[in-house]
Amino acid sequence: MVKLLDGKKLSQKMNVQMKQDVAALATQGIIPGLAVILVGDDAASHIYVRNKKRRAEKLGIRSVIEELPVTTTETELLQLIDQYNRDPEIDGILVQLPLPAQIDPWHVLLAIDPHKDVDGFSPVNMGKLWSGRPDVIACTPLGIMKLLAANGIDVAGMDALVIGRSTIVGRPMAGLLVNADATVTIAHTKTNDVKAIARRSDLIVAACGVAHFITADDVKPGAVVVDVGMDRLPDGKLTGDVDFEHVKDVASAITPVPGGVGPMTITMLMNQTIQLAKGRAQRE
Ligand SMILES: NC(=O)C1=CN([C@@H]2O[C@H](COP(=O)(O)OP(=O)(O)OC[C@H]3O[C@@H](n4cnc5c(N)ncnc54)[C@H](OP(=O)(O)O)[C@@H]3O)[C@@H](O)[C@H]2O)C=CC1
Ligand SMILES: Nc1nc(=O)c2c([nH]1)NC[C@@H]1CN(c3ccc(C(=O)N[C@@H](CCC(=O)O)C(=O)O)cc3)C=[N+]21
Ligand SMILES: [Mg+2]
Repeated sequence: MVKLLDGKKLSQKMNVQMKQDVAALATQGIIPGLAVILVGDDAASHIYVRNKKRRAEKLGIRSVIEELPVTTTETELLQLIDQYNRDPEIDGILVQLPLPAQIDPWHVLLAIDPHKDVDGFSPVNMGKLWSGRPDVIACTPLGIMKLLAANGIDVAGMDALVIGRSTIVGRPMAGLLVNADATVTIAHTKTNDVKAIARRSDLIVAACGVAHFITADDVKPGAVVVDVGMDRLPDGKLTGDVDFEHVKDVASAITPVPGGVGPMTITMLMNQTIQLAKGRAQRE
């Protein structure tokens, strides 16, 4: 029987502790503050923004959401980031990726104060992760590690395949896995026969953004399959990078979409915002 890696259930469990943490901060007069900046109209970003607004309200975290037009200039965005860098009531800043073509994401990542970089994407935090000294960690990969651990899955010694090399998922995912003693392959569009690598992997993390890219034929019996994708089928239905209906008969454990990685991403974002607010409480 396949084990369902239920991110919704684990998130609900973690909400209890997070509520207590927020209440403890409130007695010190501190409300965790999160600034979210969304430029343009990426579909997956909109799902994310809607769900985290809801979750922040439930937990008592103050979230400020800036939705900027697709024509926003890099200068305008950098000015807004600078405003939140200096705002003492904002603990975490998150700029949604991808950004429109006129904005260089590297300039944006350099502009975010690493102490407020709740996504862990800034070069300082990414460098710490790859130096084996993680600080603030990218929320999606961190949520995946928590979900695996909570289900008794130890990645040490596993042959792991990460499909995708983005700043949001692929790169930090690979860093976390190697820190946890997995042997990691990172695949991308120039990879020669990713499916052959998938078939010999003990763990597959699919984050390529291609609906049902991984099918049952690509999975070794008993492998663990994590689906990061937030994709649309031709009929408009939300689905993942994995053909869940068939892969579930081959894998030993699998994440559903929705209800797997997505809720954990939000849980990690909330938790890291709370942790950053605790840092503020200590300084004050
Ligand atoms: N559930 C959640 O919490 C989250 C979900 N997502 C979803 O995860 C997916 C990936 O997101 P993100 O990393 O931002 O996407 P990007 O588009 O930034 O990156 C996709 C990566 O996949 C690689 N890739 C694309 N097609 C193939 C292929 N056929 N074979 C091998 N590699 C391929 C690309 O390679 P190359 O570099 O060569 O172009 C690239 O590195 C999306 O569906 C997104 O919506 C994202 C973040 C969080
Ligand atoms: N700087 C930055 N950081 C990100 O972490 C980031 C980003 N930019 N850009 C967009 C992607 C996408 N992403 C999602 C997170 C949660 C859900 C989520 O809540 N998913 C629910 C969906 C349920 C529903 O349909 O509402 C689920 O999987 O169950 C979706 C997508 C984070 N991303
Ligand atoms: Mg079946």
